[in-house]
Amino acid sequence: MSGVVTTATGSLLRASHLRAAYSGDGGQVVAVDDVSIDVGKGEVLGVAGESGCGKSTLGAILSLTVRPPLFVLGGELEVDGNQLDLGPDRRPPRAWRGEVVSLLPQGAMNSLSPTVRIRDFAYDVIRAHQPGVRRPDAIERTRERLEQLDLPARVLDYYPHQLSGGMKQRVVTVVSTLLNPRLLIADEPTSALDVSSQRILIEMLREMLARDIIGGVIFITHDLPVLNTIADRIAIMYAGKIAEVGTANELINRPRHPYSGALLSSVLVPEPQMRRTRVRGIPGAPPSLAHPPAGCRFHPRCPLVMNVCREQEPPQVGDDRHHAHCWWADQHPGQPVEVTR
Ligand SMILES: Nc1ncnc2c1ncn2[C@@H]1O[C@H](COP(=O)(O)OP(=O)(O)OP(=O)(O)O)[C@@H](O)[C@H]1O
Repeated sequence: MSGVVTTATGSLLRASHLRAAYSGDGGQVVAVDDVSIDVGKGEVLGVAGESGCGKSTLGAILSLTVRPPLFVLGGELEVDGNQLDLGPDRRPPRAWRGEVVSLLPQGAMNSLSPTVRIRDFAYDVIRAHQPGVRRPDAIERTRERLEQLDLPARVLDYYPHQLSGGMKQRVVTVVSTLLNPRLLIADEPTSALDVSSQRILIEMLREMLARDIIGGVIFITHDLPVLNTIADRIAIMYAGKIAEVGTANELINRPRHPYSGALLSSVLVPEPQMRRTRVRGIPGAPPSLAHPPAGCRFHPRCPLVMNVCREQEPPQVGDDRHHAHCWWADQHPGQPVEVTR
């Protein structure tokens, strides 16, 4: 792969200082601003946050699918030991897409062409990466993969409308990972599914990790209860930045950032019955990313706001395993914020 330096590393993904902006008549909107995240081998990192906080933009950067009007301003990626500098003038190596990183975009199952059978869809996907592949070989590979994951091979003969929503999403996921990408970025893969189909898809992703079909997953969603069932670690985004990252258990039970606390208060009800009930909203609305507030971007909505929050960017508090970008956390070492459940 041209332009790629290989190093030994224990982690699957290290993404550092990612920045990307949409450019338009009104100027630049920086939708992902100095975001750094890690994913371990075999791990599922959940990315959550309110609509418009930059989750899909982060997914586009990580999957190397950025297209105008979105532009990457800077950052570095290291996936499975392969390093890549990102930036406005850098073209990512073609071989990365599909093989190193693969995106399961939002609404993927509904973008299947109604007149193309699943076997031809799979052939097209493989052929896009391996132009010399023979059609029967591509179809056979897909058949083997479906059977490996206990899905019926007869779906190869079906048109999309002949599949249920849950089966369509599973098939699209299988086809998106036929090249065994090291990192799968799944953008809201369960949001259109009923609870039972969500569970089956999550089990299938776990099976794909166990068989090393994929090396790790970034699971983007606005739905924290879903993350509680699949994520090993969770990153909470707010207004283009990471507010907090921690193990799923710590983040849900001992959040350190007031925004994580507010998000958990707004969508979760206590164990043992996690329900998708919205019990309390977060007052106010996220800021316009064209004109984000000074200091901490959450300060206008924060119940624990202090003067320093209005003026200075918050420091990163904590360690690699669990940290928050927050002045309150800085001044209250080790203390979780309150969650009203
Ligand atoms: N095509 C676009 N042109 C200009 N700005 C955009 C465009 N798409 C997104 N944005 C801006 O980027 C921000 C982040 O959008 P993004 O889609 O990444 O958020 P998200 O967290 O994935 O939201 P959702 O949960 O609704 O999908 C938005 O707040 C919006 O201001």
